[in-house]
Amino acid sequence: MRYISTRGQAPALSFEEAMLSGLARDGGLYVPETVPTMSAEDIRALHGLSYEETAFRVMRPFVGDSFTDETFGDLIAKAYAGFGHGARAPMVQLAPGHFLLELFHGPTLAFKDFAMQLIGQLFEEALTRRGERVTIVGATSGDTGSAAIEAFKGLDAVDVFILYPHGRVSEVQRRQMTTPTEANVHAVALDGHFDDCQARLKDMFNDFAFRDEVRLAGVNSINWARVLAQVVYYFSAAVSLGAPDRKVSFTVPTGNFGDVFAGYIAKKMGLPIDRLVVATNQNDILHRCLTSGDYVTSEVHPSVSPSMDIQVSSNFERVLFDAYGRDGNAVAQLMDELKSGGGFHVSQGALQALREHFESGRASEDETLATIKAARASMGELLCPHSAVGVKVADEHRAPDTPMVTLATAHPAKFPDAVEQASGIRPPLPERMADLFDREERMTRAPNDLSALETLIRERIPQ
Ligand SMILES: Cc1ncc(COP(=O)(O)O)c(C=O)c1O
Ligand SMILES: N[C@@H](CCOP(=O)(O)O)C(=O)O
Repeated sequence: MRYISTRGQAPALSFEEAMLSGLARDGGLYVPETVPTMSAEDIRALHGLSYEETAFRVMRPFVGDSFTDETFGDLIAKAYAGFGHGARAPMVQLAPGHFLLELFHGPTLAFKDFAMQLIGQLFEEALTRRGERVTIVGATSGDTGSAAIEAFKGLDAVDVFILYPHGRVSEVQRRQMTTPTEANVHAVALDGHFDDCQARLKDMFNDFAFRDEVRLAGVNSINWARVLAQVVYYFSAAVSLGAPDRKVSFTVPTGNFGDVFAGYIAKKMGLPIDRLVVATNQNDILHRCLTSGDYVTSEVHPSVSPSMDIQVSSNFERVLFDAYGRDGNAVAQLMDELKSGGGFHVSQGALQALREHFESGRASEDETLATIKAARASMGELLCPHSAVGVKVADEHRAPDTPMVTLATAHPAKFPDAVEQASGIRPPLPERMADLFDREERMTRAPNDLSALETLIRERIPQ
């Protein structure tokens, strides 16, 4: 199994090499050369399996010879052992034909734990075997950062630096990143928004001298391993609703396009997904692009669903690669236009290819809050604002005979202010985090400046 870059100019890598590299050296993102498929019989055989067994069968073909079966199975078991629900990703029924896939039972209460807990295990195993050490730098709008810190804190072979936008994450998210005491954890509050954090991270990857000097690694969803781990819950959900003998649709609250891209991979593998609905908040560049073909960035407007306050949606590049017939030059040209001019136009053929798989919708701030209120009143379900964006858009895209699954991407207690504003209820943190507000915070303020960030990282890592 080999991985190739979406810009066509970087060498193909194994799963382990692609995982440890993060971004390709031509600036592109790694994708599998070919996507392995599962037959209807393979999918039927998932019925009744545990989440861990399903994860093994779905992911195994992508891993190649990077890990033995036994090691890979053990690492999956360790990754999910700390989840607060036996099913790992349970589903509840919101309304006839509409289900909520709860992805917030991991240690940091967001869907990011599904991938991050696993790649923490995979990194540790691979780095120990290779006798190597890496510097992980991550960009976060709140959830990736806390999940990465939880997964990598205290590991010998890793330093982890998380860039988050100062003043633009919820207090719970910030405290999850700033209160761990392990010396290898560095929370960095950047003066800017999430797109600035992500842009500086990509700049570091493209500064080869720095990249090689600190042995830079990335755990954002630019890392293929992140996407792969998220493919699994599409299978577990669809199988429990009758796949492969029944089609299922999914609505995915979307920012960086990683989670919904995982659904697209599940579909390419053979899972009978009817529709994949991209749900955005008021920062709706993806909805506008799928509607008009114009991908044009504008100012980021802070919202009640801050983790999706994103304009430069990194994984969109992966789906454009397919939509343009896997033409790396065409993708590189679009990305150059994005960098120099703030946008690009998707060709008619590529747009048609995208629309074969994706529908889209947006939720305004008022609609998001109204959905939280209505879900609580009618179903007793307390939604986080991101999940509420999904539920609102899903309701507009449901078809009578196909079950719709909306991904509930975070626990409402991560966003207590918005949830209380909408529903009058302030959701408490789970017991194990009850003292989060008493713990001491530790973070570094930094300007939105590449060389200042590189200096900060150099000074902090062991020489
Ligand atoms: C709670 C929550 N929901 C949804 C999203 C969107 O996921 P993605 O970036 O994979 O589209 C994010 C982060 O981006 C998130 O933290
Ligand atoms: N919402 C994310 C943004 C980064 O997304 P990623 O999936 O690419 O890591 C966050 O919470 O940080």
